[in-house]
This record gives sequence, structure tokens and C-alpha cells, in this order.
Amino acid sequence: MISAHDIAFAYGRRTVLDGVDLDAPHGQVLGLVGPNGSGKTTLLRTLYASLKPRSGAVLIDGDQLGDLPAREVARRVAVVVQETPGDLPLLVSDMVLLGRTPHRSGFGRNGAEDERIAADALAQVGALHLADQPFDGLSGGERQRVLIARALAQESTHLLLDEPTNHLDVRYQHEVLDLARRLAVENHQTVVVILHDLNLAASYCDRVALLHRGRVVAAGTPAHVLTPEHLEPVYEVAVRRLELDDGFQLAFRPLSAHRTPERTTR
Ligand SMILES: Nc1ncnc2c1ncn2[C@@H]1O[C@H](COP(=O)(O)OP(=O)(O)OP(=O)(O)O)[C@@H](O)[C@H]1O
Repeated sequence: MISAHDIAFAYGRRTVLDGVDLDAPHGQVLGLVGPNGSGKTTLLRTLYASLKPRSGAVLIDGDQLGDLPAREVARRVAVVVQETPGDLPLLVSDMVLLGRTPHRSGFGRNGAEDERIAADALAQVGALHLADQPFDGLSGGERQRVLIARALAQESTHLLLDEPTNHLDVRYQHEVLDLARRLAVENHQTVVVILHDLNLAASYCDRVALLHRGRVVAAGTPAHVLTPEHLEPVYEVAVRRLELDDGFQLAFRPLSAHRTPERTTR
């Protein structure tokens, strides 16, 4: 479980998070949504100690994140963020094996068990066939799946994902979020995921926090948060919600398209 209390963060003099509270229990997927620049990535980074909040506290299973050694944080929390190809010419299999690092002692090498776990992780994201290819040569979607496999190989109890559906085709968007759900429901993990697609958030998240200008302006179930009343002022678009038998679907239009177009007749 991750809980954040009264988090504030500033880049220099610019405050981008202010009074943020968050609860991400085990066994659930929490979605972070909000417009560009609302503070989602900054907030996520405070949850795995990549950024230190100016004030407030982040607790992982009741322990202050700031008090945990980096290795212990890595054992508890796996992270998938957008990553550009690096200078290290790694094979896909080696990239996934990096996920085993927090479990190795000292300069220990990967054992057969680590290799089995890494191969399993690749299979789970449908990328086992890429194992012997150079990571830098992959497409954006393939790379994304391999990074998710690396996080799975880490076997942590918390999984943080920053726009994991970026670059993925529709099939893999659903597969990756379905996998995130199964990790929460079946493995009782805590999953926190940043999503731009609000319909995907509605389908796969147990709870959603809507950020606007560094504050959580609504939090709760997708049905409660993802309403035209909450979304229209935050995104400045017209929102329609279509209720379906098994949920709802959101449709968006620019606010200007709401007005009846003026016709000029000559
Ligand atoms: N390293 C940085 N230095 C200065 N300002 C930054 C830095 N990173 C982010 N910001 C600013 O902080 C604000 C929040 O950024 P953040 O990336 O957390 O938003 P976001 O909601 O994840 O955005 P997006 O949906 O576009 O990814 C933005 O205004 C951004 O310009």
C-alpha cells in the first residue's frame, strides 16, 4: 500500500504539487489522470523517491519512503517510465534481467532462477521472441512491453506505470492494462498508473485521482470522478457520458464545437 499525505513539490520557485493526498491500497489499480502539466509524473516520481517532496510524507506499507535504503525501495516498488534508447547496447534478455538486480547479493551473477523469471516476464507481455534482439533496435511499442517485463521480473509488491499504453496498438493497450489488473487482483499488488485515455481509466482502474494544477480535484471510483461536471472545467472540452450495461463511455468535443455554427448566406 502506498499513501501520500499533504505532498508539496516545487521545481525551483515553481510549485507543481500542493497539498496532495493519495491512497493506493493493495489489490487495486489507482489511475492518475489530468491534463498535460497537471503534475502526474512529478507526483509519481515522489512515490518511488526519484523526487523528494518539499513537504508531506510518502508511506510504503506503513514505512516512510525517505527512511528506506534504495535497494529496499527497489525490492518493493517497480517502475515503468518512458525511456529513450541508451548508450549501452543491451540485448532484450539482459534488459529484463536488470529487473533482478535488487534480489542479487553484492556482485552476484544471474542464476538459472533469474533467467527463468525474466523469460516468464517476457512471455507475459508477448515479447519472448524478442529476447535475443538489441533493445535499441525495437519499435516504441516493443520497447514499452520489454520495460514492463523488466518491472515484472523485479517481483515487487508495488508497480508504478507512467503512460504504459503510450506507443502501444489497441490490442496491447488492453493487454497491458489487463495484466496490470491481474497483478492487482490476483497477486494483490498495488498498481498506480498514469493514463491519458479516460475510457481506459474507466475500464481498468478501481479508483481514479484527477489532478489539476498540482492538486487532486476529485478522487474515487471512475463512475464518481469521470463525469462531465468534473472533467469539463479541468480539460476545457465538452464531455458526454454514455451509460452502457457494463460501464460507460466518454466522448469529447472542443468547447467551440458546442456552439451552433454561424452561417453566412449570400
Ligand atoms: N525538471 C523540471 N524542471 C522544471 N519544471 C518541470 C520539470 N519537470 C516538469 N516540470 C513542470 O512541472 C509541471 C508538471 O509536470 P509533470 O510532468 O509532472 O506533469 P504531467 O501531468 O505528468 O504532464 P504530461 O501529461 O504532459 O506528461 C509542468 O508545468 C512542467 O513543465
